[in-house]
Amino acid sequence: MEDGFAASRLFSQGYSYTYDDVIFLPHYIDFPTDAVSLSTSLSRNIRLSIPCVASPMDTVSEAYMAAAMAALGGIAIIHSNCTSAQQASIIRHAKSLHIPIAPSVAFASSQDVLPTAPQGRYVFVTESGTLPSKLVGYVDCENLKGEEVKIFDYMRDCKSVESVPWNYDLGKIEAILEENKCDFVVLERDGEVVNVLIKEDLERLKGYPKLGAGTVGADGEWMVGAALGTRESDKERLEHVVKAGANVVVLDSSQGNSIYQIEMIKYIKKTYPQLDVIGGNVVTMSQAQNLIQAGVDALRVGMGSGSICTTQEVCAVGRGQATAVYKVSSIASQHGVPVIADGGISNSGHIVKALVLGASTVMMGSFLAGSTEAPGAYEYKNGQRVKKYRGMGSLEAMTKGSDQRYLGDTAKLKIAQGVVGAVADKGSVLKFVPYTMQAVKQGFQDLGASSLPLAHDLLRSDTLRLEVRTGAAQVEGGIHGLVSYEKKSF
Ligand SMILES: NC(=O)C1=CN([C@@H]2O[C@H](COP(=O)(O)OP(=O)(O)OC[C@H]3O[C@@H](n4cnc5c(N)ncnc54)[C@H](O)[C@@H]3O)[C@@H](O)[C@H]2O)C=CC1
Ligand SMILES: O=c1[nH]c(=O)c2[nH+]cn([C@@H]3O[C@H](COP(=O)(O)O)[C@@H](O)[C@H]3O)c2[nH]1
Ligand SMILES: [K+]
Repeated sequence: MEDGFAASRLFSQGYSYTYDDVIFLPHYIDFPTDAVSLSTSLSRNIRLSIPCVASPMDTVSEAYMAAAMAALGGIAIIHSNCTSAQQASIIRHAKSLHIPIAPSVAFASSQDVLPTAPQGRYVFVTESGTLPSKLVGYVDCENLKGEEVKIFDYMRDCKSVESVPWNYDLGKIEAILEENKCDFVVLERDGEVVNVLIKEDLERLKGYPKLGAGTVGADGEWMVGAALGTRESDKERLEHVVKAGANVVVLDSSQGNSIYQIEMIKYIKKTYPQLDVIGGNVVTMSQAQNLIQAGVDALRVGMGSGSICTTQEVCAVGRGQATAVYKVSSIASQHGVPVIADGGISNSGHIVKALVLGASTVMMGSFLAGSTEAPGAYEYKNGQRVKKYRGMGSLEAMTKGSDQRYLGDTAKLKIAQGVVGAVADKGSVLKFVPYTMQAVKQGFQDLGASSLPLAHDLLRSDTLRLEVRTGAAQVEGGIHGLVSYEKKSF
């Protein structure tokens, strides 16, 4: 009985398919959802308990995202759209967030004016105006909201502030809050504040799904990745991020099959043989082959598939993401090189498709950018609470205090390959990522695959069957024909 198509046949017909174009035919269930394991490899030597990676973008991955993703069992790659010293400081900060909470307070320096709409009741004043830094004092904004006052005039000193070491656990911190009848406690490492824990935030944390095995390195701290370019100056950046404890590096490029990247891979492998290097981006088998030969420990796949990407429009190159993931994975798997499906993920179904088509992890930008842990403050747009999200190839990102990559080229004409936008508030990744993973497990169960390696076996043995959806089938597969509805996933 032949029904549907094997991936090998479906993806060799001359079409570039993306996730929404294809659909899997269900298989046979002989295990419960909870028996599905999503544990996986990011790269040759890094194991994750969930297949999720936060993209190296300056509106996605900084310290709080990195700590939360690692606590969930995934990982974040810290962007490089800043000086190498700043990138190193973000990595150290992420590793110091033992309790992975993005606090609902603002940080400022004493010379600043109080924000008219602070994020919470307190504004903490530090020497640098951000974290990590030395604490100077704090402002209780309870009766000041909406007023434009100088922080210096309303600041209380830190005599009454409870401070504890950065690696205290939740139980100890709660006991301290209780004992001292205070609203918050400040966490310090090497004389600098690394986080402020507010009572309400801790309560919120307790309401989230229980955390499983986090992604922890040999030093007992969160594993964190770092993005790099392929310029000469990136060798110095590499040294900075390695010193800061980066556990893996990503060579961040839209077209990774270049002499620059191949030389950089060889340089890194020679200089730091123990450090995993992720190459990319690639979308074809021959691009992948070159980087595998150069020695990459994982490949990042996707060109123009991202929600903010205009590369296919501007440069006429790229590939539908389902085809790209399938094709690159089919060669990478022969060499034991894990694939990261990067870009174009907007729901749990896309994650299932990416993983089952051969990827070991998915890298996400827009899916995570509206979270509490993403950098930047929430704003209101047409009554909706949103956060800014922008492409790293957008004009705004390219000109932001950055970048050797582009400012070194001031004589050249800059062409954007990305846009600046906003995404809706999604709450904490500590809540919505576990729910998303539960949905992914249900997809795996329907396919009769209780793990990623088993799903890949089904794919490569042609047991897994799939089809292309027509336009009408895609409409049918979505919500349709209703006058109105409310969509709540969990
Ligand atoms: N995944 C995707 O589809 C895309 C991603 N992006 C993102 O935008 C950012 C910038 O990407 P790209 O512009 O591709 O960065 P890139 O650094 O790879 O390339 C920028 C330019 O510099 C050149 N270059 C790199 N190393 C060089 C060296 N050592 N000597 C001389 N020239 C060199 C490249 O050939 C290219 O023309 C990244 O964060 C990337 O992830 C941008 C476009 C598409
Ligand atoms: O063409 C592009 N121009 C850009 O400015 C840009 N910035 C990021 N990226 C890539 O998009 C991925 C995130 O995509 P999503 O938002 O769909 O998750 C990221 O992980 C990147 O691979 C870009 N691509
Ligand atoms: K796109």
